[in-house]
Amino acid sequence: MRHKQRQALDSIIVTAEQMRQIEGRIFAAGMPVAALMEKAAILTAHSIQELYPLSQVSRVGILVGPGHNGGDALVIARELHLQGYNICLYCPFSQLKELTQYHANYANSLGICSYEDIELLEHCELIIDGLFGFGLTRPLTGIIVEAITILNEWNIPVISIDIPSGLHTDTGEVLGIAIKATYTLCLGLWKPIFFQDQALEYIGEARRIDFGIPVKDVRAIVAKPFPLQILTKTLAKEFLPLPRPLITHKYKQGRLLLICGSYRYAGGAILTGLGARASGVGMLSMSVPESLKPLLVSHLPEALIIECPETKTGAIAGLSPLASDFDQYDIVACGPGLTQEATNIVENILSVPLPLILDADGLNILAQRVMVSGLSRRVAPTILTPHLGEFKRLFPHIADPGGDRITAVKRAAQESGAIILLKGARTAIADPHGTVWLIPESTPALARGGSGDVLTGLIGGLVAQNSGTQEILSRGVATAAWWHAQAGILAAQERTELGVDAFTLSSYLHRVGAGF
Ligand SMILES: NC(=O)C1=CN([C@@H]2O[C@H](COP(=O)(O)OP(=O)(O)OC[C@H]3O[C@@H](n4cnc5c(N)ncnc54)[C@H](OP(=O)(O)O)[C@@H]3O)[C@@H](O)[C@H]2O)[C@@H](O)CC1
Ligand SMILES: Nc1ncnc2c1ncn2[C@@H]1O[C@H](COP(=O)(O)OP(=O)(O)O)[C@@H](O)[C@H]1O
Ligand SMILES: [K+]
Repeated sequence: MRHKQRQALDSIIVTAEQMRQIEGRIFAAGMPVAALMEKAAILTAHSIQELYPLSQVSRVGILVGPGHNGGDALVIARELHLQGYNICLYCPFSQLKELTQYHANYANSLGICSYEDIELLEHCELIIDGLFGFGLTRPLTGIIVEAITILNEWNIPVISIDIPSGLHTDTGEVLGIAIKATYTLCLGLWKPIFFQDQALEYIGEARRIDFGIPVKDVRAIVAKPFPLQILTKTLAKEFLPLPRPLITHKYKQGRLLLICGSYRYAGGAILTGLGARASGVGMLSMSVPESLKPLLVSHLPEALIIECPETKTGAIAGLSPLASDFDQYDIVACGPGLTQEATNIVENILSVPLPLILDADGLNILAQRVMVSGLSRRVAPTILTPHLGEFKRLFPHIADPGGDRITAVKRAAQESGAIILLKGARTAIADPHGTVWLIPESTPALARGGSGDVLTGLIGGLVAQNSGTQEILSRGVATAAWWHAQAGILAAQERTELGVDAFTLSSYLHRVGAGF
């Protein structure tokens, strides 16, 4: 039981302020500050030794900051020195926090050399970055900027303690300059920075060091439902509709209507259909321009392809009666490949009393007609799946969604009343009640035309099988995004990052499911 509770900490993200409050509770309960630092730093030292054993690396440079991140660095310096590593410190600060100063004194007494000139670390084989952790709030200046500039030019592996120095823990913003790490060993609990796209190239590979923060202290500060959550494999598995009930039938396994495609973007419709197919949805119906029907039937023989009247240029001109019988569906997804000509389709679909996913041209039309503010009047939930460009068009007043993406997506969901999935290297999904789900890993192999279409179909098919409250829906959307990313990772492992075209991606989706 206790093990399961600890495992749950894997999916929680805390801000710098929450981390400080959690730490405060632990200290108030009697844990000495020095003892907590010792626990965290010793485990970090063990991880460093696993990554870079003494047999491979001996000269290690350690950067020591003025606060407790610097304190951790000094404990690590002491431990590695005692294990036989050849340690030298870079410590340019004259004023250190008291505990950090004690550790500096002790390191000095052990004969560990310390410099104020970064150039003297140039011959090290490994650098450990303990300049700043979550205590950094104002931009770096002066010699620290110069030192980090030099360091970032060297080709020496860097391990950052807690976070790469120079980044803001919550937003991932670069405060002046930041260290580019090879690995970042996150102390205790995940922080938002690990899920902000703008920080990823500084973080390198991220690992969490669990040094025994009591679950009750986390729960006391971060109440359920957790405002920021990681969609882990365990949570994804819980949501997938597996195993199926023995006596189910196709109409019970989700009924999805896709409205997509045009003469120009016929492929978008196929890819959306293939994403939906992979979800296992019971009944897939697709409304497409009539001239596309033979093509769609040849790719998706199991789907009910509903031909719709089309414009001269091959966009859907109106929904046929069959596609308009909305009692037959649990959810509608609309947008991929429609073109901007399908304006009336998107306007009309908004009044349908079913959960609705809007993507691609569905979003562009919504933005053009300034209809986002009307979404809160819909009787059923709405799910918007923009990439950054679409997000900016939909929510032009939300400041720099390319910066602090987590705050941006949260605000968009609260303002619009819709579930918003903001695509990116770390896709974020927010619901209007303030919960944000984050997808912990993905691959740049997915940065290719059409991979978003596959995602739209997958989301539609998955949530059609398990729709319910907005909380359940947003978890379903997040599970689909996780599944999509995992398929990309698996395909990239087997075919390289260049081998994951959207069609191939769709064929890897079932293999992720098979891994359960
Ligand atoms: N929570 C936990 O569970 C545990 C946390 N632990 C560790 O504690 C770390 C947090 O430590 P922290 O609070 O001392 O802050 P930290 O990141 O070292 O930096 C703040 C220092 O930098 C200074 N400073 C700020 N800006 C500056 C600037 N621009 N230029 C120059 N100086 C600047 C600032 O000075 P001041 O603002 O007071 O002038 C202050 O002295 C955390 O990341 C983790 O490693 C573990 O030991 C144990 C378990
Ligand atoms: N650098 C990246 N790392 C991980 N995933 C990415 C990256 N770039 C794009 N993606 C993913 O690829 C998909 C692209 O979707 P989108 O831009 O809508 O493409 P399209 O409209 O051409 O289908 C999204 O799921 C997004 O999260
Ligand atoms: K650091």
